[in-house]
Amino acid sequence: MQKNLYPQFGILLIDDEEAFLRSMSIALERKAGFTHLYRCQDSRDAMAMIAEHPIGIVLLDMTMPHISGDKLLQTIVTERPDISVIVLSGLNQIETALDCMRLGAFDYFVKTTEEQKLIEGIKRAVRMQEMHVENQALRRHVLTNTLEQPDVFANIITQDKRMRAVFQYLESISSSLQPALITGESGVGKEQIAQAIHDLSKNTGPLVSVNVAGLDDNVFSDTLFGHSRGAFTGAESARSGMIEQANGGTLFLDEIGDLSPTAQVKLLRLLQEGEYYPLGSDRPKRLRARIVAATHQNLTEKQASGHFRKDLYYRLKIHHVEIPALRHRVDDLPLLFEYFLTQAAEEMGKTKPTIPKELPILLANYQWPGNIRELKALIYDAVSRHRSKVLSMETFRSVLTNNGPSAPQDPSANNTARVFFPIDQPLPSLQEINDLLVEEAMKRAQGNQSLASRLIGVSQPALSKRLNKKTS
Ligand SMILES: Nc1ncnc2c1ncn2[C@@H]1O[C@H](COP(=O)(O)OP(=O)(O)OP(=O)(O)O)[C@@H](O)[C@H]1O
Repeated sequence: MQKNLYPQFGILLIDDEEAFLRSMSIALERKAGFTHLYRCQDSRDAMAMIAEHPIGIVLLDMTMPHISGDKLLQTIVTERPDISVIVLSGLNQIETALDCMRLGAFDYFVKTTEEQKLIEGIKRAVRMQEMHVENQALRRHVLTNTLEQPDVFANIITQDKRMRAVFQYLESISSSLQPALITGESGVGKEQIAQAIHDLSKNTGPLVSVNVAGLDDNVFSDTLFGHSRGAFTGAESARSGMIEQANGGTLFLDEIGDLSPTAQVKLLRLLQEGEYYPLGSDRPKRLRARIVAATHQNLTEKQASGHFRKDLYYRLKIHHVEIPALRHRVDDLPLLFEYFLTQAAEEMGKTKPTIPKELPILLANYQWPGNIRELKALIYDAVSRHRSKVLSMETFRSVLTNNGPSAPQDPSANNTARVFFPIDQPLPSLQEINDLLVEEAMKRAQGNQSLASRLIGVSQPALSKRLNKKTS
C-alpha cells in the first residue's frame, strides 16, 4: 500500500548533524505520525529544497557551517512568509530566542528540551499551517463559487445554497487529518457526507464505519482497538480493531452522541495521544486513520448539561458541518422526489408514473421528521403499490396530512405558546386565530379546499363554511 503523506505540506529538517536529523525524523514519525518529511544537512541546499518541495514548516538548527541558522531564518521569512520556522538551538539563551522570534520565527526550542514538548510544539505549528491552508482554499472556493471535485457529490442531490457551502467547506478541509464532526437530524444524509469526506481525502485506505450507539465499554474497546491472543477468556487469536482496518483511510463513528462516559474517555485519549493499546497488549499502535464522527443529537446541549465531555466535543468539532433538515430546504423536494421516483421505478422494473398535481403542495407542507430517508421510503412504498399511469396518492395522504407524526421540536422554540403569542402582546380572539389559520392553509394549498382542510384537520364542508362566513 502506498504510504499516505501527512501533513499535506512537507516538514523540512535543516541540521548539519546527520544523527540528529535521523533521530528527529524517527521521533516525528513514531510519536506524531508525521510522514511528510525532508532532511537537509547542508545549509547551502536549503532554499533550493524549499523551492522544489511543498514545504510548510522548517525545523532549523542555529549553529551550522556555511550559512548560519539566523541568516537562513531571515531569508526564509523574507522570501517565503507562508512557511512557519521553528528554531532548534543548542543555546539556552533568552536573548537568542527573542532575536529569533523578532525575526519572525514561529517558535524556539533548545535542543535539550524534552522530546514530547518539542513534538507538541511542532504539532501546534502543523495545526496553524493547516488552518492557513484551509483558509486559503475556502477563500478560493467562495470567490470562484466552484467545486474542485464535483463528482464526489454526484449522489447527493441538492440545489440548496447551504449544502453547496458545506461541499465547498469539505473540499477545503479535505487534506486535513484532524477529526470532522457531522451533525443534523436523523435521515438528512450524514453518512453520505462522511463518504464524501473520505472520497475527497484521496487516502488510499478504506472507509470503515462503526455505529457506536449501544456498544458497552468493553465491546467498544474491542471493536475499535482489537485484542491480542489470550486478552480475555475466549480470545483464542489476536484480532485487529476497526482503527487498524481503517489504516490510511477514514474511521467513521456514527451516533457518537450516544457514547458512554467511559468510552468517551477512551476516544479522547486516542485523539489526544494519536495511539492506542489493543486489549491485553502493552505495545501501543499508532492511529493512522482520519476520524469522522456523526450524530443526530444536539452535542452543544449535551456537553452543556454534562452528558458529553467538553474536551472531546471540542476535539471532534475541529471541523464541523451541520446538515440542514429537509423542511429547511424545500427547494430540494422536487429534485429529490424526481430522483427517487426514477430510481424506484427502475429498480422495480415499472414505468415511471406521473405525479398527481396536488402532491407537491402536500410535500412542501409536511415537516419531514425522518428527513430524506422518510421521503425515499414513502416514494418506494408508493411505487411498489402503484398500478395505473398516475402515482397513487394513497401512501402519501395517510402520512402527509394530519395523521403524520409531527416534526421534532426546534430547541429554540420549545415554548411554542411564547412563539405564537409574545408575552408583551395582547392575545388575539379565537375568531381572529380561526381566520388567520384558514387564510394560511388556503395559501399553502394554493386555493385547493380539499388540501387546505387536511392541513388544518377539519372536514372540507367545515372549511367551506368558515370561508363563506369570512366573505359574508
Ligand atoms: N441529498 C441526498 N440525495 C440523495 N439521497 C440522499 C440524500 N440525502 C440522504 N439520502 C439518502 O437518504 C438515506 C438516509 O441517509 P443517511 O443514512 O446518510 O442519513 P443519516 O443522516 O446518516 O441518518 P442517521 O442519523 O439515522 O444515521 C440514504 O438512503 C441516503 O442515500
